[in-house]
Amino acid sequence: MRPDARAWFDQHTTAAPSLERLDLGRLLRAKRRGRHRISVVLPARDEQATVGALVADLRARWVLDVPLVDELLVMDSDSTDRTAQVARAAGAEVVATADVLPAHGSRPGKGEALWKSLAATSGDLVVFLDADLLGNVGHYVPGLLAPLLTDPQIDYVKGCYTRPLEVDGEIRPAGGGRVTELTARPLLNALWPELAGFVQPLGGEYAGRRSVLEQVPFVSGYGVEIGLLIDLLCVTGLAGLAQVDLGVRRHTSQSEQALGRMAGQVVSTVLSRAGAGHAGAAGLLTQFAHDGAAFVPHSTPVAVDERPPMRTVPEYRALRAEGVG
Ligand SMILES: O=c1ccn([C@@H]2O[C@H](COP(=O)(O)OP(=O)(O)O)[C@@H](O)[C@H]2O)c(=O)[nH]1
Ligand SMILES: O=C(O)[C@@H](COP(=O)(O)O)O[C@H]1O[C@H](CO)[C@@H](O)[C@H](O)[C@H]1O
Repeated sequence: MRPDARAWFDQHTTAAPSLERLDLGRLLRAKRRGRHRISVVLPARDEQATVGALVADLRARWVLDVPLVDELLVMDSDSTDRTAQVARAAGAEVVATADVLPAHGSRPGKGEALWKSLAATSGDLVVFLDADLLGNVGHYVPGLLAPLLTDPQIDYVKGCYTRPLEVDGEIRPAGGGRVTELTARPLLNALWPELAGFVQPLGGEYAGRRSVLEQVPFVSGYGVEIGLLIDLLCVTGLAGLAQVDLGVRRHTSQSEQALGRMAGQVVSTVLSRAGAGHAGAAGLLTQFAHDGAAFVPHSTPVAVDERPPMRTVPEYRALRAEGVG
């Protein structure tokens, strides 16, 4: 690792305390002292199986029992199942991505849901969690918030964790984060070696100050995490970035074919940030299935589609001026 990346890793990586060891008083005092309002956002597409328990646990712990979180929002990202109903019944505010900033239309993708969540929330600190998390994740929210509440120099915090992988019903202790290990990490080490200290650059659990999140574009699909990391590096420098060890992260995984398409979006995003987008590139990823007799090609768009920094959106500025968004 390059010396600057190693120094960052050593100085900007902390471990989230367990719930038993958490100094809640310190966090709540820091929240009051900083007059912070805290929003938690869960982007969710077809997560009816997991979103209810996750929302119920987050709400019980961090809204009702301990007033750390002021706003708990599920962004319903074109779900075709009962995600919205399940999340609402569990106590979350639920907003359909398509209903936010309607004049700007609606695009598919996780990044679109995250971008629109900035206009649907009002916290000066925003925490993002995937809606397919499994297991005990109660410590994630205070763990991600602690650096933002206690260190004014830190503007953006990524969670890091080990990532078990379920294969044919068997849970292996490692192996998750396949796009991270096979695509994002090699690309970042090659093109942005100063970011090599991030253990989980694609992880879906992170938190940031609205003041920086509204300054950067949001890639509309799965390129959103790597796009935010690269773009926020330019805004805050390594000194403004941190990572928190959250222990273990389990989630519902996708197929290799689906992750191949995700990797295609990550590669397109990295190339766009490296100024290497080839004019001739069709922006398509062609994969192959075999029908028993022959290979069958199937192409999917992976070109970068992104939204501009939210602070450039007039409706957003009006919402913020009214103290609404
Ligand atoms: O178009 C999309 C795709 C994904 N997601 C959400 O983004 C998170 C991460 O997506 P996914 O689980 O598909 O990625 P993985 O974690 O498997 O890499 C989950 O909460 C999804 O419901 C979303 O809101 N809109
Ligand atoms: O980290 C990864 O390699 C991918 C896939 O993880 P798995 O191989 O399914 O455990 O998961 C992440 O990547 C997505 C794209 O950035 C994020 O949106 C997801 O939140 C994150 O889980």
